[in-house]
Amino acid sequence: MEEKEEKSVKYFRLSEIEEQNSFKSTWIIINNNVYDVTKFLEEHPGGEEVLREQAGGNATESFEDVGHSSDAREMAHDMMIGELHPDDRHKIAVKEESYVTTLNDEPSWYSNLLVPALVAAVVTVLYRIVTGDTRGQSLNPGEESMMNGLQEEEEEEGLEDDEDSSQLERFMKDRRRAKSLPALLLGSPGNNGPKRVKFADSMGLNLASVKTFSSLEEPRIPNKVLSRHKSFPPPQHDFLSDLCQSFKLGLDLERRAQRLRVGLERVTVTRFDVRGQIRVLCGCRDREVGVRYTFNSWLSYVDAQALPVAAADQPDRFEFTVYTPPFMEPGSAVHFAVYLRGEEGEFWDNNEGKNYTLHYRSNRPFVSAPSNAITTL
Ligand code: HEM
Repeated sequence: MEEKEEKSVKYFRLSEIEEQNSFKSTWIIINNNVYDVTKFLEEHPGGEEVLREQAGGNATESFEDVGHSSDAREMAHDMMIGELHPDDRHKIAVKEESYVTTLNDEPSWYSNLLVPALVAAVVTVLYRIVTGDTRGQSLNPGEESMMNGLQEEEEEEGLEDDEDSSQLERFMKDRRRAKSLPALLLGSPGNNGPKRVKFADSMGLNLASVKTFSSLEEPRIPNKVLSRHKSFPPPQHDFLSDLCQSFKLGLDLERRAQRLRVGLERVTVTRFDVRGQIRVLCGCRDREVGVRYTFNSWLSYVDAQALPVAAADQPDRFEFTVYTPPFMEPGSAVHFAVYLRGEEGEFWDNNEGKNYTLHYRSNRPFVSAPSNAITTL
């Protein structure tokens, strides 16, 4: 063993130290100091093996990583046998002095706070440069993370379109546009930004597209629809206009009115209703004149009050309107009779007990002759 001594300090060459790596002799280097831990192997609280692994070499980093106590460092001081020769110190770990502390060194505010803060700032700047993120500092952390999430999604979509350069260009444009829109801030309560409107069909699914029609765009009716429309049967009133003639009410009215005090004077049928006029012979003031009609053969019926005719010279004449259903089965009928209710009682004109009846034949209603249009009330 070559041993040099300068100023009462023993210096060992690195090659010498490296040879002391057996059970018989175990040396280690910590912070350029040389320790003989041969007798300490079995006593070491951290185990013999960890020291054996460092035998004959530089154990500085391992020793500091454990965070040995002051007691451990004092124990180590007792095992120190010399120092690594200055000419060999460059051969071991280069930066060991920058992070190895001595027994008297304590971590300062500089190493605990300033260094980590500077490192974090540098990493943040580098990240924003790499991602092209030029946002200011105004967004709060929550908004920032959401924006990053959007960018990541967009970047993934863009990667799928790598083969198509035009799509890539469009993607880049959309990406820029998406970054400029504060879209993700819209959902926050109290935000006054523009609202997004979504259209949905009757099942609640999003519509693929929505077309807005202007007043200039009249919908086109297909020709086949128009031709079918023209082939519809003629309006009802063309046929029903024969009703008044078939009743021949003019001759019988005076006799019926004298006898019954009320009589159906005239009936007009249109496409949507049946209108009639009633003649009454009653001088009383409190009187009610009307028509009772049914569409279901008297399973149910309706009383509709008739109103006085507006003409001043016809005080005993009243008008009524019965609105007919738009669709009725062929063979069905409208039955009706007119009435007068006054101080002297209730009076009916029901076509001699047979009622007045309007028959529907095929698709067109027709009015039966007075003789066969009867049902009793
Ligand atoms: C002269 C050198 C050394 C001395 C005097 C020494 C002394 C000690 C002492 C006293 C402890 C108990 C805990 C404490 O007080 O910190 C300990 C624990 C330990 N030492 Fe060392 N040690 C030395 C070198 C090393 C080396 C080079 C390593 C690593 C390769 C190491 C690894 C450990 C481990 C892993 C523990 C256990 C820590 C724990 O359980 O928390 N020691 N050592």
